[in-house]
Amino acid sequence: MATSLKNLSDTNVKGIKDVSGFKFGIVVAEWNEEVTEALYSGAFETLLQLGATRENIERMNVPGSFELTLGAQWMAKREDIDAVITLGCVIQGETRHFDFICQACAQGITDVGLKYDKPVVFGVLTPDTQKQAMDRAGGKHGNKGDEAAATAVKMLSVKPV
Ligand SMILES: Nc1c(NC[C@H](O)[C@H](O)[C@H](O)CO)[nH]c(=O)[nH]c1=O
Ligand SMILES: CC(=O)[C@@H](O)COP(=O)(O)O
Repeated sequence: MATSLKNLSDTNVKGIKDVSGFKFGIVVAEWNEEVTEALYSGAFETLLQLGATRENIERMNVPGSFELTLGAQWMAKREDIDAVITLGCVIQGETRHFDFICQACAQGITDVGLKYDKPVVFGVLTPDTQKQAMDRAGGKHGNKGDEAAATAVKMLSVKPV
């Protein structure tokens, strides 16, 4: 289903566990800062709304989305971190660089979650334009950061003990 048919901030969080004791790491790419800061605000506020505590939300900045994987690994390897949320925005330029970053980022983040057996959420926008990005960072299509935070909480709720 395309995002245009589903608001990113409409998250079904029925049956989630009490997450007040869980610690979340949020890795934020600095490229397209106007977008990623909006994603971070959405993720942070959604975690609080779902019961997380401010003290249990830790942020790490990295230069770009390509570095989200290593930042996620540094967070995920920590025993005190229960889930990691990665936030970035890769906007199509004139060359195929976009393709390489998106592929590396998506596969890398996936691999970190599998390696450390904990939720590592892909909260990365991959739009063609700045407008598409802003529409998904608190605009008409909601906020990808909200979705990413809810996903982390839902995965912790279903993770086998
Ligand atoms: N063009 C975008 C980038 N490019 C930078 C890379 O992510 C990386 O930092 C660089 O290749 C050095 O390793 N990053 C984004 O997050 N978004 C872009 O649109
Ligand atoms: C995703 C990118 O790295 C891209 O914004 C870089 O732009 P270009 O492909 O025009 O060099």
